[in-house]
This record gives sequence, structure tokens and C-alpha cells, in this order.
Amino acid sequence: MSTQHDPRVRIVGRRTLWKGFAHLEEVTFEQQMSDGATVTLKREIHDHGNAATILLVDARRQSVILVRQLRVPVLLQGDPAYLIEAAAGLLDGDTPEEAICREALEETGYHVQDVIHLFDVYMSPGALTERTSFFVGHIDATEKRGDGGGLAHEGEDIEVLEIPFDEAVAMIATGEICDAKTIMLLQWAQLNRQQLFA
Ligand SMILES: Nc1nc2c(ncn2[C@@H]2O[C@H](COP(=O)(O)OP(=O)(O)O[C@H]3O[C@H](CO)[C@@H](O)[C@H](O)[C@@H]3O)[C@@H](O)[C@H]2O)c(=O)[nH]1
Ligand SMILES: [Mg+2]
Repeated sequence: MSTQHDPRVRIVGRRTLWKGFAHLEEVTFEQQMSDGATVTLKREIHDHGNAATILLVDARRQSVILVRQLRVPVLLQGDPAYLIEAAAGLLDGDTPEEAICREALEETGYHVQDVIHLFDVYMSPGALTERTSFFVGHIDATEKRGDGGGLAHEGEDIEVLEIPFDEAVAMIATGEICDAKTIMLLQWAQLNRQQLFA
């Protein structure tokens, strides 16, 4: 990971605490505070790469394709752990566009050609390096290329759901949809509803 120069901050040490699927580093840095004082601080930073996510929309049927899968951190919180989410995946060395087309097909079975990039988001910038690229893509919900479901050999067991758009939006208020990227995409779709469902 490269670091961008900012005259107020100087990284003075990086130490690997753990390197597995994720890379956990302790970063020591000197920061010039707004009062002029320079302080030395440490932060534990989790890096598992960047990601991409997509809202798959069937404009004719006024529906969206979402996926449901187990999320262990949510299980640890004691909340219902099979979350309803927009398709998403780590880039694994691909561009965000390439990665999201691959993940959409693997997870949902839908082949999406013309993806539209919306915005890039730091998902949890105090702790994670992850920057997620957000996309929207049009599909015909009746035309599936594959079964979806994710990669069984990577432990993925993903259910594919077609949900009427209005119902999906209502599920944010009920708490049935509580994943940040999915809420952002559905709210973007609400704001752009006229063009999206035209
Ligand atoms: N070996 C190993 N594999 C892991 C681990 N954690 C995840 N994986 C594997 O890595 C892949 C991750 O799946 P992707 O589809 O690429 O990513 P994602 O889980 O959808 O993650 C995205 O969405 C999450 C929910 O919003 C985000 O939390 C995540 O950061 C990312 O944006 C899966 O094959 C999963 O089994 C782990 O600790 N060890
Ligand atoms: Mg995924």
C-alpha cells in the first residue's frame, strides 16, 4: 500500500501484527495538530483490499436483485446474521468494473454488461483501508446466465432474491436491510428513480 504525502503527517513505523486473509498493521505516525503541537500516535489498520458492489435493477419489473448470506461479525453482535445485501466482492487484482461483473455473475447468476459507476466510498475509514466502488446495472430478471450462489469452494452459500423496489426500500425502515452499501444503493436509486425506472 502506497502512502500519499501530507505535510502534517509523517509515518514513522509500520509493524505487521497479523498477515492472513487480512493484513493487520500497527502504524506509528507523527501528526502536526491544529494547535501546532506534534504528537506521535499509533493506529491498528486492517487491510483486505478494495471492493465493488452493484445494484442490479430490472426496470420493467420494478425490482432489484439482492443476495442473502451469512455474515459472522453480525452473528457476533447477536443480530440476525443472514444479511440481505447488494452483490459485492473484493477486487482480487481486477479493476472495479471487471470485478463487479465477475461477482454479479458468481453471486446472482446475472450477466451484466453496461455497468454505471456511481461513487467510491471508504466503508469504515477509521479502521479499514477498503474503498468500495459503487455501480448500478440493468438486467432482465427473467434471463439468468447461471445459478449464482457464489463459489462453494470458497465457502460461499448465497441465496438470490428478486425483491420489488418499493419493498426493498421499505425493508430499510424495518431493519430487514441493514447493510451499509445496500442502503446507500437503494437510497441512490430512490433519488434517481425517474431515470432508473424509465
Ligand atoms: N480464507 C479466508 N477467506 C475469507 C475470509 N473472509 C472472507 N473470505 C473469503 O473471501 C471471499 C469474500 O467474498 P467477496 O464476495 O469477495 O467479498 P464480500 O464478502 O462480499 O465482501 C464485501 O462486502 C462486505 C459486506 O458489505 C464487506 O464487509 C467487505 O469488506 C466487502 O466489501 C469469500 O470467498 C470468502 O469466503 C477469511 O477470513 N479467510
Ligand atoms: Mg460477496
